[in-house]
Amino acid sequence: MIAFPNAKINIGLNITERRADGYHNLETIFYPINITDALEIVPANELSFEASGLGIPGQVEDNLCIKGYHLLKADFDLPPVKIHLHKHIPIGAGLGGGSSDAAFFFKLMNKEFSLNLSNEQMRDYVRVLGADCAFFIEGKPVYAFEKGDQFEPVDLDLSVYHLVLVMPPAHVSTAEAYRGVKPQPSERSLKELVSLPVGDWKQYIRNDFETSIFKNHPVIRGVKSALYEAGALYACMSGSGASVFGVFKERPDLSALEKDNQVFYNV
Ligand SMILES: C[C@@](CO)(OP(=O)(O)O)[C@H](O)COP(=O)(O)OP(=O)(O)OC[C@H]1O[C@@H](n2ccc(N)nc2=O)[C@H](O)[C@@H]1O
Ligand SMILES: Nc1ncnc2c1ncn2[C@@H]1O[C@H](COP(=O)(O)OP(=O)(O)O)[C@@H](O)[C@H]1O
Repeated sequence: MIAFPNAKINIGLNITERRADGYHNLETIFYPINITDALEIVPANELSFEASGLGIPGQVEDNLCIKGYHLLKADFDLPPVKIHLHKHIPIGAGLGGGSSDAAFFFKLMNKEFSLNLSNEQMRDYVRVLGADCAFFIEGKPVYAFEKGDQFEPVDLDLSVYHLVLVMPPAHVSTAEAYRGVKPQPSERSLKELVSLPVGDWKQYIRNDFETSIFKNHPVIRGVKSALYEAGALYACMSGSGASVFGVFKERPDLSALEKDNQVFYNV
């Protein structure tokens, strides 16, 4: 059985306070985009994992699909599976690729072995693997709050726009990103701001990670400026970076950016 785990972007991200457990409370809008991996599971005699496409850092045991298998195996009498992941979503990009693989792994296992898990149950499982994993179970646009793992639906449809995603040659770790931010309560909730016309977002919607990340990685700031110069209505770094997206009325000419960056059109 095969599935195509998709990426997300964050439209705005406010880090509002540091929590007693060392994590941070935040608010953001998760919006699904059409850049995908391919993930296949096949019942087998022993558990195995193989990957193709982009190289995934870390050991196989650390892959969120394998971690997901062990999590589920603790509660269900599961046979072994052969897992194949074709990696296409840029890594360390703020696109949640690994988190999406974990969520889609649960959805595949649920179907393949008729486990009858509800979406809520699958969300509870994958929350353990990463704060943004639970979003990918349904993958509909949401306002996310607390650790970024609690959601409310938002009515947001950007399909009339041309969304561009640019991955610069930079890598930002999530932990590095959080270390650089001084949490501050937001004046106006993103839930309210995102319902403004897209043309007004530039004035009101920010990503709190940008200040410190842009200081350490000026190439990312350069990409954001280039997207505005090319006519973006709104441009923002996604999550903890390094990718940056732009919302355009029409497909822009970004050939100058294509030389040094990976550019995805109409995501
Ligand atoms: C920044 C965001 C925003 O969407 O996404 P990405 O840019 O990674 O996609 C998320 O908060 C990332 O979520 P996720 O990647 O699942 O984070 P986790 O693996 O749970 O945590 C990695 C590390 O980030 C920090 N962390 C994460 C979430 C949070 N609310 N507060 C934190 O302080 C902690 O130091 C933690 O050890
Ligand atoms: N299936 C997976 N795909 C990608 N990365 C994974 C996966 N499982 C675990 N990881 C680990 O998670 C880290 C961050 O992955 P990713 O989710 O792509 O980035 P981001 O959090 O920036 O969106 C990687 O460096 C890798 O070590």
